[in-house]
Amino acid sequence: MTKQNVLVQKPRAGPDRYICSISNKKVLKEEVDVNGAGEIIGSWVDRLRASSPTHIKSSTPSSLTNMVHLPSAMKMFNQIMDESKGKQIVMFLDYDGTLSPIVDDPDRAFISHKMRTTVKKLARCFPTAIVSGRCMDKVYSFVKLAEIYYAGSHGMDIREPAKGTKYKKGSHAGILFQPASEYLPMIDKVYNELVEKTKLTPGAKIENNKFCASVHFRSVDEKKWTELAHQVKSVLKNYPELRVTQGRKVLEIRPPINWDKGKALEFLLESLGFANCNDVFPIYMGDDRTDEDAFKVLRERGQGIGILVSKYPKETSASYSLQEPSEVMDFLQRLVHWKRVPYVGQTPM
Ligand SMILES: O=P(O)(O)OC[C@H]1O[C@H](O[C@H]2O[C@H](CO)[C@@H](O)[C@H](O)[C@H]2O)[C@H](O)[C@@H](O)[C@@H]1O
Repeated sequence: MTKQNVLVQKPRAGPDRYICSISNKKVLKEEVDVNGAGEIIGSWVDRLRASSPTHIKSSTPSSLTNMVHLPSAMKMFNQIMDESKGKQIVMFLDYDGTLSPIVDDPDRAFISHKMRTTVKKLARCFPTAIVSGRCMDKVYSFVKLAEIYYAGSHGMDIREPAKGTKYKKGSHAGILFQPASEYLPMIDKVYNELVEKTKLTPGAKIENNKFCASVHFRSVDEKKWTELAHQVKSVLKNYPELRVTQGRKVLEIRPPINWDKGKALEFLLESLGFANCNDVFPIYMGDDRTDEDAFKVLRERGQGIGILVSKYPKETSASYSLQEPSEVMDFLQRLVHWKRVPYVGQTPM
C-alpha cells in the first residue's frame, strides 16, 4: 500500500534485493537439468505420476513416510485467528486447484460465481493477491476482479490493483515487476516449437503462459507420457539454460532466473509496505509443488501460515490443509465473516 514500485521491464529496475536474488542463477532442488542423461525423461514421468492424487492414494504406506497429514485449517480456524491477533492479514491465493477445481481442459478451468463473489468480499477486508502459473491475462480473464493483485507466470508478471481500489494508494495501476522480460522471445519460440513437435501426440497441449510454457500431460494416454517427454526434451536440448519444473500432470518450462511464487510473495509484501514488519500475517493457499516455494518462505520468515489444498497427504512445508476448492471457499467466507463480526475478545485488524 505504501511502497509501490515502478513499472519494470528488466530485472535491474526492481528493488535492490530482488536484483540480487534473480541474478543468482542457482539451480533449485525441484528443477531438472535438460542437458542431463536419459534418466531425466524417466524422472519427469515418475514425478508426474507421483504428483497425481490417484497414484498417491494407491501408494504403499512405506512410500508415505515423508507425507504429512496436516491439521484442517477449517477446524483450527479460531486458533489461526488467535495467531493473527493484532496483525494485518494479507491473502495469497493460487488459482488452479485452489480457486477452481482441476479439469481436463485448462481453458475451461472456470472460477464459480460464488467463489468470485467470495474473493471480491475478501479483497474488501484484506489485501489480496492471486499467484498463478498461468499468464496474468488468462487468470484475469477468469477472475475478472480489478481490485486485487495478480502475480502471473509463477510470479514473473506482477500487477497491482486498478486505481481507486481500497488497497491501492498510488496513482499508477499496472505492471509492478517483470523480472524475466528479456526471455519473452525465447519462451515464445520454445512454445511454437513445442506445439509443432507434439502436434501428433493425441491429447498433448502446450499452453503459452507468457514468461513460461506449460506442457500438459493430463489428456495424454499414460502409455504415451514417455514419448511426450522425449519430444519436450528434443526441443529443450537447444535451450540448455531453461529450467523445467513439474506441476499437476504438467511440465513447466521457465526462464533461468531464481524467481518463483515464494519470491513473488516477498515482493508483494514489500510492495504493500510490510518488508520488515512483525505485524503482518500472510496466509498463502495452494495445491501444487510450485506453491511449496511460498510455503517455505513463510516458514523461514516465521510469519503467517501456508495452507495446502489437498485431499491426500503430501510432502509439504504448509502448516494446515483444506481438502478442495469448495472448502477453500468455506474458509474464505468464514474469514470475511470473522472480519466483519469478530468473536468476543478478538479484534481483527
Ligand atoms: O499456479 P496455478 O494457478 O495452480 O497454475 C498451475 C498450472 O495450472 C493449470 O494446470 C493445472 O490445471 C488444469 C485445469 O484444471 C489442469 O488441466 C492441469 O492438468 C493442471 O496442471 C494451468 O493450465 C497451467 O498453465 C498452470 O501452470
